[in-house]
Amino acid sequence: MEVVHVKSKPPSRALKRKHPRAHALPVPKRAKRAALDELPWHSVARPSEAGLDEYGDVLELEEVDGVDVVYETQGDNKVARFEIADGRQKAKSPVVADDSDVEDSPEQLPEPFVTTFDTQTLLPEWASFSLHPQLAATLHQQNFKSPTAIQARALPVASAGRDVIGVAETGSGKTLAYGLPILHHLLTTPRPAKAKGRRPVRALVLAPTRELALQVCNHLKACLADPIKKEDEEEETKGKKIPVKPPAVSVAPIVGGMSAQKQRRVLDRGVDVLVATPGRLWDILSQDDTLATQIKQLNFLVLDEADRMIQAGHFAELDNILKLTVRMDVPEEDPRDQLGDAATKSALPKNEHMQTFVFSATLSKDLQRNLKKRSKFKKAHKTSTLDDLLLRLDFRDSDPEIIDLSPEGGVVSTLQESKIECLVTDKDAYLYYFLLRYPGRTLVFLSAIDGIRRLAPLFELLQLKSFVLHSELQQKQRLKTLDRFKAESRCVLLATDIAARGLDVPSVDHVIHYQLPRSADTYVHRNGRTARARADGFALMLCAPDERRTLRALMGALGRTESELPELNVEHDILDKLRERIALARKIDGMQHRVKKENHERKWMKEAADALGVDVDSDVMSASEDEDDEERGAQKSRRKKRKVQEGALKAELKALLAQPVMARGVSAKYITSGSRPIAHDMLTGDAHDAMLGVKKADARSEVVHRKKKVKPKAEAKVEEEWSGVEDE
Ligand SMILES: Nc1ncnc2c1ncn2[C@@H]1O[C@H](COP(=O)(O)OP(=O)(O)OP(=O)(O)O)[C@@H](O)[C@H]1O
Repeated sequence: MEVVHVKSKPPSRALKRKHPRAHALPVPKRAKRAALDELPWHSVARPSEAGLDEYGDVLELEEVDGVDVVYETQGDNKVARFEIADGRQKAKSPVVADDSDVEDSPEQLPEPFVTTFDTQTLLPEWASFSLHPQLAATLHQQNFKSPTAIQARALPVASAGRDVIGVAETGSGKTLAYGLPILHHLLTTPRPAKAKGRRPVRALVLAPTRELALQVCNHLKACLADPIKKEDEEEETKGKKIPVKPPAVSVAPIVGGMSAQKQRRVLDRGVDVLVATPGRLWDILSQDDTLATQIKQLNFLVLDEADRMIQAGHFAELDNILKLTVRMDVPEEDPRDQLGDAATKSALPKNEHMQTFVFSATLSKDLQRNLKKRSKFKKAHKTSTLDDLLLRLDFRDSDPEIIDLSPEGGVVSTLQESKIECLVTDKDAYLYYFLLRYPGRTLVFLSAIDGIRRLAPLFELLQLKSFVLHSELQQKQRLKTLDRFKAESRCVLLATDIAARGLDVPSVDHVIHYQLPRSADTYVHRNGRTARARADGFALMLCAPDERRTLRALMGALGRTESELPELNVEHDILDKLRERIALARKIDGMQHRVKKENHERKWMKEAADALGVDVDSDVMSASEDEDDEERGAQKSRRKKRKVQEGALKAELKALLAQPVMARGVSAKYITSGSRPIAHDMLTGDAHDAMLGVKKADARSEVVHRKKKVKPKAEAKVEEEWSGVEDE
């Protein structure tokens, strides 16, 4: 793991709190330097996974009010230098152009990295779209030989200035379907004049989750990068190494969980394309009237995964942001009133030229039709459903183009779906079986964080490489987890539905629904993490008897029947052997959990007692100094016994894990005989590493289409209660 060294302060509440006079007092220069030197500086190492922004700044570095951060490269390290801000002068990154207050003349664009490119010869299938050479060159560099279907349909319409509602399967390249026309326009049109010394934001992309926003941001940045130079390459200027020049169009994320001050500083430098989650954007907008004014003058507004945005609990923020983009009068509840600046309410020229793009893999046909009916706008003003929200969009186009390429039944053609019907208590065993049988990069969706917390230690004991992703993790941890998952070709990610939308992890081999999703849309989006960009993928549902009704409803909502879902073939004798391992792992986990809980309770009790200055009863406070020797001795020996037991169980599990599981009829001694001779497979390399007697296989080829049973009429009534896999 590459490590970036930065100078930083230890976290301190006192330092982070804004001093009311931080900017007001003139501080002599020498005193400033002395004050800085006296701060308790120390070096910290941070993983580079979360990335540096386009100026080479560390994205999430916590900042202190009144202290500016200036970045320098020293050898292989990036070092952050801190300077006390004097209130008059803004901190400037060494590579950022001067932000002088030129108000009236349109700004010249910085030169793009690529100004000529032979698209006709090198990318003939993109030639008809006449993209800016910078974009064509980076498409070529990324080996995107031809546009995907949604790109081919959306590009000409969007480039002609029309509004677009795009619906296409997961992983079909929707980001570039709206991204390329926006970037092309920005690369070919002069920037409008600066307002209040700041470059105007020209495009706003709203996304429901932080990870998706960051991903979209990176995807767009990749199209603006220098296709020849490596990302981290630096140039030598006046003996000082500085990062390469910034791209012609700047793209920046505004998302929660990262330093808001840093994001405000990026906005101050000027951003062309903002990719934001509604919550953080609205936080910033509420204090930044210049930005609010800019949002009203946007060239492009994009809602990516619009249908998810209201589910994410940001309805109010999204609604307020959208209100800033409408031309129509919104007499009641004008969000600008909350911004409290008369300037923002002043009569700006109505923005007639904004293009609106709405993209998702799941927008119902009804909704698409309704989106066109602008007359409903006012009626829908007070309710809060997705339909109403989208109907509040002020399409400048009287007839937005609807491009619906969503597949029949919500299934991507390269995806193989399947199910296993099993008891709830057996799900762990089936999951473990699948992970061993079909190694690869697997994403397991669970409906609650508790389930993830239960499975993760179990998998650790079973020596499965696994990571977890859920909303209670810090943002840095979430990004780190995703990077690790991307880096490992054989691993498991246990995740809640925060990972269901938009995440583009290349080559996810399998998606497993440990619990069934709550809606058909979530099913489609979860599945969409595999089978992306025309690659093959596999999805498996673990369906318990009490989930059958949900399954039926789910399939019904997709216009399909449950019987269309094939079952995954399972070697039951191997499964039985794996149950043994699971039982052992659960036992060890239970013991470890009990010890941890006891220790935690004891510690808590001691701390609480110390804080109150009281003594705790010896039978409550085991192992305390107050206990008599006899009791303490008994406690000690009980703990020792438990440790020995745990050690023995661990050794037993370790021995089991060291052996491959053997299918029935396999003899490890006589590998050329028995009902399953394995010698041939071993010689050809087809033998499974962890399961003796079965061949390596792709899960896609192991599904079984069962014929629908025709039940006699009299039995049909009792069909409702299904009693598990044993009865099948
Ligand atoms: N023309 C292309 N040729 C090949 N790959 C492409 C092309 N366009 C985009 N991709 C790649 O396809 C993958 C999926 O793209 P993207 O994330 O935009 O899909 P999406 O339709 O937005 O998916 P979702 O609905 O899940 O959000 C990305 O890795 C992207 O780099």
